[in-house]
Amino acid sequence: MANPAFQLPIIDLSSSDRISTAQSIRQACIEYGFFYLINHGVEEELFQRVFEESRKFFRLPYEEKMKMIRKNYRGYTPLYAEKLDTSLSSKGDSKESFYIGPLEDIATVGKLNQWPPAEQLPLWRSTMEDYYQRVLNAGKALLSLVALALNLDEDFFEKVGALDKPNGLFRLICYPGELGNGDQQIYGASAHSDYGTITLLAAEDVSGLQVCREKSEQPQVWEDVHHIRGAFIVNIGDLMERWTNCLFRSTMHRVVPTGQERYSAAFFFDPNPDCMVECLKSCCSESCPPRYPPIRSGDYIEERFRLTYI
Ligand SMILES: O=C(O)CCC(=O)C(=O)O
Ligand SMILES: [Fe+2]
Repeated sequence: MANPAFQLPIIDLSSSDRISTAQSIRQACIEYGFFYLINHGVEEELFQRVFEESRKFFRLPYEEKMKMIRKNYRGYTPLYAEKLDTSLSSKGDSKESFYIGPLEDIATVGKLNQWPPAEQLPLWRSTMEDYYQRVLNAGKALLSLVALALNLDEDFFEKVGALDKPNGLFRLICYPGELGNGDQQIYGASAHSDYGTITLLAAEDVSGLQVCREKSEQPQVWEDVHHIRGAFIVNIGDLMERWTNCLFRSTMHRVVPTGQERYSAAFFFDPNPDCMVECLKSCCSESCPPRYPPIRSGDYIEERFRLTYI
């Protein structure tokens, strides 16, 4: 049973008291691995434009969308093509998505982005590029506070190379309303934790997102994450969990079908692929040794993606 009183902490990115904000982030990441982020610099009006353009794309005929089929993690992913919970035997998750990677044209990866033709959706690319850049800025500001929350220098993530050509992967998602197949095991997004550092999620006010704070507890307790207008829902990913030796939780979450169509936009703020992620000194000791060996960020994320696609 979902607990109606469940409420995630709220973090104000614009607060001038950085030390106390960092403290609140630390507590939120230890207890929940999830929090709301407000006053983050991305206007609500831009959220709305992103969802408007996203809706136009997903409503295009199937053949048109398939012309932009995902290549090298950029472009369109059709219904049931991804399964986030790799232990499920059912077909894939009931969602369509569209991935946009780094924008800089100096990076070879940037060149792989696909865009709907301007004649078809004239405002699409500029809207998504604008959003991408702004979320990247919010994510960088947030990461400096996360560093403070871990008693590190604010520019720690820059110094370890995580933000060299930062690897933001932006995914527009459309969950269909009616499934019409009565299959109990079909989720919009099946249970998973995110792969990277932090995720900044924007969603329309349609329920469905749930978190499970104690993944090993049985039966699992799933709690509904409510919508707060204009706020990002931020969560810690697995690479951050590895960095912090599980001090910060990469919490399991999912999207359950509610019969209502749902649009969301998830921005996975991941380290540069060459960044080595290894247990922070402040998060291990003789009695609490590192639980994971160091790993190259790109290798870790690549492998997780490989397992996700059917
Ligand atoms: O759409 C949502 O609310 C969550 C999406 C999600 O968890 C993901 O894509 O990793
Ligand atoms: Fe997720």
